[in-house]
Amino acid sequence: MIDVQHITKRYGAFIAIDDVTLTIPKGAIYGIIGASGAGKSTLLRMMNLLEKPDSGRVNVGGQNLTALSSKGLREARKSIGMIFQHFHLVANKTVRDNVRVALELARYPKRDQLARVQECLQFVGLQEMADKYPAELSGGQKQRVAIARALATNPSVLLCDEPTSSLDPQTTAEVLAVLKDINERLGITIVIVSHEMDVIKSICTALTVLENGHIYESFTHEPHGIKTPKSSSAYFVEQLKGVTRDA
Ligand SMILES: Nc1ncnc2c1ncn2[C@@H]1O[C@H](COP(=O)(O)OP(=O)(O)OP(=O)(O)O)[C@@H](O)[C@H]1O
Repeated sequence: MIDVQHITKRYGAFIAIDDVTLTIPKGAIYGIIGASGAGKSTLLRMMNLLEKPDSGRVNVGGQNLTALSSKGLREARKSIGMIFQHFHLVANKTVRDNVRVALELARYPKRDQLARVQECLQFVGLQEMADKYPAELSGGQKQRVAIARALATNPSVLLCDEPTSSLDPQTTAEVLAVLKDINERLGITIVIVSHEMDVIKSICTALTVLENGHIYESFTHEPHGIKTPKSSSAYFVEQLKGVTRDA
């Protein structure tokens, strides 16, 4: 599905990604983990050519992105969605219009846009929020809008750059459940960059540990499942004071 061959990325004299070759199978939930500065985001951003490699090839769905014209790349990107740690929503647009932007950019037929927006919002459980603005939403809801926007053009791949790093444990579990659902029900291949071990452990079916721009190790993985953390006040008191009260 995603086949990265001998890619290298330099920033001046600094080599951020050094001759990395990696294959991500169709249907995977693939994790990329490693220390800060290891090159995780750079590697992910080269999978849709947001960052252009200095050398090497990037194939997604059998298409060599590195050989495409800018028009060809625009077309190919319709099948590669992306979400970010800080959501990147447009503050002065409603939830509905934030999702619709993706359809406008993809020149989706105007008459079908509203129905498609509604479908995507429904998928992430936010159909009632269409008229709200981003400032009126919780972090988890914002990320679900971003997911709906990424789904709008029917991608086959979803790239996720630290998708839960701004969220509390409870909301992280909700967003991970949405990603798992997308993978299972829509068959979308998911790549997740995260420094959170529990996130990678919970849903990833394979992963790469990156170190200083190199692959330290890649291996398949049995997902542990998403654990919904306890969030009752009694639990917080118990944890912090070591006192057990009725939950
Ligand atoms: N645009 C840029 N210009 C110069 N250096 C950059 C640029 N983008 C990334 N780097 C450098 O490349 C290296 C890899 O960065 P990257 O963001 O990919 O790491 P990361 O593993 O995602 O780290 P983090 O977990 O802290 O986000 C870092 O040393 C970073 O400073």
